[in-house]
Amino acid sequence: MKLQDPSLLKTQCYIAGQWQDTQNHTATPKVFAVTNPATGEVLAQVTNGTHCDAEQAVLAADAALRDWRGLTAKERAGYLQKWFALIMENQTDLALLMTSEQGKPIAEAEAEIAYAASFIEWFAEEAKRIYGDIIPTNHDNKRLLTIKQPVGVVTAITPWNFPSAMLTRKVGPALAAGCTIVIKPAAETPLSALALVALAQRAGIPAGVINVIVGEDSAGIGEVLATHPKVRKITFTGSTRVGKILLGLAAQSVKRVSMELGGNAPVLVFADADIEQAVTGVIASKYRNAGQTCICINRVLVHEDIKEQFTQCLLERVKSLLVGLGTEVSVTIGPLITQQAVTRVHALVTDALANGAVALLGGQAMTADKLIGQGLKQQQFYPPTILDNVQPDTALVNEEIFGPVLPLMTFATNQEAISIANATEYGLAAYIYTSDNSNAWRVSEALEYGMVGVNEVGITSEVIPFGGIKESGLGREGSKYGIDEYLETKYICMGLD
Ligand SMILES: NC(=O)c1ccc[n+]([C@@H]2O[C@H](COP(=O)([O-])OP(=O)(O)OC[C@H]3O[C@@H](n4cnc5c(N)ncnc54)[C@H](O)[C@@H]3O)[C@@H](O)[C@H]2O)c1
Ligand SMILES: N[C@@H](CC=O)C(=O)O
Repeated sequence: MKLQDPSLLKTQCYIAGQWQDTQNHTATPKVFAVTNPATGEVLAQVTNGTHCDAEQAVLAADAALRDWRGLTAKERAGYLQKWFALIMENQTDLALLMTSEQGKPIAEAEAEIAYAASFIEWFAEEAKRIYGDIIPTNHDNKRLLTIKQPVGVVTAITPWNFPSAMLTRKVGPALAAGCTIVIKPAAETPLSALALVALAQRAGIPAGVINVIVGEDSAGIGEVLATHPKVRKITFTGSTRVGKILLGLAAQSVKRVSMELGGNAPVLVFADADIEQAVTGVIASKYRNAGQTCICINRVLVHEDIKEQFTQCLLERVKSLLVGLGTEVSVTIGPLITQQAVTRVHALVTDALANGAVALLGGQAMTADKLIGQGLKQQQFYPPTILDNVQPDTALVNEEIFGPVLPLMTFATNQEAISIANATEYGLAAYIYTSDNSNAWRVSEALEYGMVGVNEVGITSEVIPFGGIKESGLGREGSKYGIDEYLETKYICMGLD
């Protein structure tokens, strides 16, 4: 990994404006290795922060809170604008860091850096539009109003699949609102988070306003971040399993929470759909980030009348996807994050096959001759796979696959499609392909999901409210709504003479 600016490779926690090794002298091991999932190459040895460092970081965030919230919105916006500009200036290095530690193709990493930066720019602008209300009074001798104030110290725990965008989607609104923050990135991908924070430091964001703990003891660090009395809110992106643990911990001291959790996105391809358009969308969504995306299509429900045509078109196109090292420009599918992830995905496939599914493509371990790039760890890759005749009660369509596997199912009526789509505890994103506007409206309304894409899978950006219902989460990120998650509404009643 050759960065144009090697000083972006940070390996320590950042607390109160200082880069430091763990202060927990009894911690073992002292460092942990960050590796390239495609090759196994060790990229860096990173300090193994613990719950003690997390506590110090919370106190640093608390100490910085008074001054940061005391700035004008315009002053806070100015810092965020500088940070945004630095992220974009360093897009190439940040993308290379991401591909190296996470594996995604370099073009996807570059796109994620721009997406990540967009949250900082957007919330720099939103900082200046935090308004209260004047409420028409119901008593002549009272005047009623509300103001918005920052929640206080926020903690954020982020995942490895989008290591930069999931961080800025939290830090941007938190800082814009006047909160200070402690971030704990995933141990698989700490380098992206540390580089972003190094740029925040260069932008002049004052000491203590942003703090980062890197460490392998997620549960120990997480417990401090979810329970410390100085913390007023925890915001989490990750699995529903861990989200439930954090919700339980945060409940003990009634903290505010935002939860961006797992998904099980269906796509409903109706008989009147434009098949080419639907296939293009399904491939773009399913195989992005090797299928390791919370909103990527997990199940394809296709109308029985067009099943044959749709499947042929899909097969032709998926066969041309190239698997390998993310820095090779022709590669469209990188490695999965760990070897355990490959084993898990393959177990889901094997179980579906044992229960009546048929492999139209892939479904077996990756072979070396199909991989692009040198020095690759073959067992970290999984081939693009399409399974037909998948039964609705199999784990493959009831769990988040998080791999490049596409299960096909058919439906005969709209009601059947909607019932299958809604038969999950998840409710993050769903997609529809149809050329009938009335159908699009009615089905969008009937789907129990926080986000619906109609003839479109590219649904995310900084301007929309991202989030799920049911066990996919609580709250929204991005858009004009995203900043409310970091604000309290205070009501003031002024008595008059
Ligand atoms: N809804 C969204 O916006 C969104 C976005 C991206 C990813 N996700 C979800 O994230 C998951 C994939 O990410 P992941 O595998 O990193 O998820 P994960 O839940 O295993 O880990 C997420 C973060 O939580 C930390 N963590 C793990 N155990 C913990 C514990 N006991 N206490 C505190 N923190 C703990 C991890 O170190 C990591 O930083 C998928 O389910 C995906 O759908 C959701
Ligand atoms: N793909 C999502 C993140 C979930 O994994 C996004 O684009 O924000």
